[in-house]
Amino acid sequence: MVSLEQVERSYTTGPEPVRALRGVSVGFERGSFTAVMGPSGSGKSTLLQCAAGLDRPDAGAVRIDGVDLGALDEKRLTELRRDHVGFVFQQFNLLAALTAEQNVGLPFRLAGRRPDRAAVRAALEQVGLGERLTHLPSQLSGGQQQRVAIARALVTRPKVLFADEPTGALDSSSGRAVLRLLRGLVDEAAQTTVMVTHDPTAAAHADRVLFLADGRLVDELAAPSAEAVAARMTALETAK
Ligand SMILES: Nc1ncnc2c1ncn2[C@@H]1O[C@H](COP(=O)(O)OP(=O)(O)OP(=O)(O)O)[C@@H](O)[C@H]1O
Repeated sequence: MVSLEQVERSYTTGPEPVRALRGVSVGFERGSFTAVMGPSGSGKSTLLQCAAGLDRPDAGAVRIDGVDLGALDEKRLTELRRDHVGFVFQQFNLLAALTAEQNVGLPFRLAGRRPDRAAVRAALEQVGLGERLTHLPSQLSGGQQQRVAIARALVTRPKVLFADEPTGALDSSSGRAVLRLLRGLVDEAAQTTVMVTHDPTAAAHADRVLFLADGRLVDELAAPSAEAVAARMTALETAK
């Protein structure tokens, strides 16, 4: 569903360019759940941003469902992101003045359309918040706010859902609920999902874990257990 081919991305803010991604090639199959791990600064967020079309690589290609993002102008790329990509952030990024229902309806408004109420309600029901339609973010727990953010990411039925540390701001029990929700979306709706995380327990919910170090993919683990993930991470951290 998503593929990266020899993706390179450097940042030149300081005197020396930082090579955040150095030739990353990887595919994410339809209906798969992948976790991305690696030491701080290894390029995880950059990988997610490039794969989601939020950032453009300096070299290499990103394809979503066969469409080469590099061949799209800004307008088409924005439309593709809006219609086919879901993104969830660590800090939820909900609008404080809008109810859960209005937040989930935003992708329609951004597209200049009237929100599809049935789709909005179905998305909130899918994340277990069918009873919280008129609550403001401040009236919801952190875990519930993240679930609203997931409903907003899902309401357009995206081809792929990207999540950058979706449990990073949550306590462990609401974090587990969010992970069970993501796992359920993959199992029941074949929602292709890619998640960056620092937490081996979170990564163990995925089908596969990719390990990045210094902008390169250095390892991967299928059917990961939290213990195996933690052991690989310790090896990577000490190899630095
Ligand atoms: N917008 C930017 N401008 C300049 N440098 C950047 C930018 N974004 C990322 N970098 C640099 O690129 C490298 C990779 O960053 P990235 O955020 O992808 O790593 P990460 O693995 O997600 O890190 P963390 O786990 O700490 O969030 C880092 O050295 C970072 O400082």
